[in-house]
Amino acid sequence: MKVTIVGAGAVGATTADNLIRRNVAEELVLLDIKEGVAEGKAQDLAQSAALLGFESKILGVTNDYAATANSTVAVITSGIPRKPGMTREELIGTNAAIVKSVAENLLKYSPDIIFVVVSNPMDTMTYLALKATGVPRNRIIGMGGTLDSARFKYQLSLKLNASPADLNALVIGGHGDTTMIPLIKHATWNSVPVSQLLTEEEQAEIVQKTMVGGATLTALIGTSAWYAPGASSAAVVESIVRNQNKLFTASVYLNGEFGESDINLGVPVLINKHGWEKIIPLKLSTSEQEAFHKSAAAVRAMNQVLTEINAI
Ligand SMILES: NC(=O)c1ccc[n+]([C@@H]2O[C@H](COP(=O)([O-])OP(=O)(O)OC[C@H]3O[C@@H](n4cnc5c(N)ncnc54)[C@H](O)[C@@H]3O)[C@@H](O)[C@H]2O)c1
Ligand SMILES: O=C(O)C[C@H](O)C(=O)O
Repeated sequence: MKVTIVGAGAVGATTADNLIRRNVAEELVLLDIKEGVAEGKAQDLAQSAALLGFESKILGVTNDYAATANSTVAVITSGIPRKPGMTREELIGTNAAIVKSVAENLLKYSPDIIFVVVSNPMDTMTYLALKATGVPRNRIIGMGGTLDSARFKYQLSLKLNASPADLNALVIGGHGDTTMIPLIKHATWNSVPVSQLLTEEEQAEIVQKTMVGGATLTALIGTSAWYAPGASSAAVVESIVRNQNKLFTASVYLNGEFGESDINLGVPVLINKHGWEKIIPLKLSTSEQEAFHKSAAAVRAMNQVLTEINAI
């Protein structure tokens, strides 16, 4: 199978690195708008084959969409990242035009393609990709909740001194500093509810640190993160390519599910060769449902900006 990554920057290249190490794609195409960048990163990655023992064929191209033809999946990581002190939402003015043209170009050469949208503000960029391409909703997956849930498990693991792999924890809602909803009352340590092991103060601290996980790293690094984002994007792609039926939180178009419509927002979904196949129902408490509607209102306000800037 062929996988394309558009945007051979930090997240795109790290996604590629994760995919080739696990031989997920027979063919991997890296595409970037900056002359030579994708070609160079593709060569650099390919030169690790002798050491890592993978067979994926890697091609780097500058803006040549014909090279992406017949891809099964495309990961969209093109666009600018935020700088310290910024929100993801501030990126919309630059990234909307990029994501729209990238999604349209990819569809021309791969009519059955499944999109994994990473560029920020991710929920709005996923909604834009859906509106711009008109493909069935199951073929557009926004990657954010997978990463946020991994960060949630990281914070829980520190407090519980647990292996992150033993933790089950989901973040739903928007992929924003104030819109994400780490579901701490549903989180378990190998089936033991973490709420039985942590004080209310400890739980609140974990939730807060999870929500600002991206901003914390941006402040430390000077630009946004790429290792866990790359690993998360690759995990979603792998579940599609290998038809793994993994359950991830992803930003998908809601048609009444969780009480919301005409919006892309993070909910638990089953991911396989169809893209996201179904939304997994989850009974939310009154306060969790309220938080979900509040998150939806904030994301909807960002989606409205797309109309104001004539992106849709
Ligand atoms: N959803 C998430 O969980 C998540 C996680 C991390 C980063 N992000 C977002 O992903 C995006 C990329 O982050 P990064 O750190 O890799 O940035 P980066 O600057 O390292 O890479 C972005 C790449 O996109 C390329 N690009 C720009 N316009 C393009 C176009 N029209 N066509 C093709 N390529 C184009 C640039 O040349 C650059 O190489 C940012 O918007 C960031 O906010 C999202
Ligand atoms: O924080 C960011 O701006 C990038 C990304 O959305 C992240 O969560 O790491």
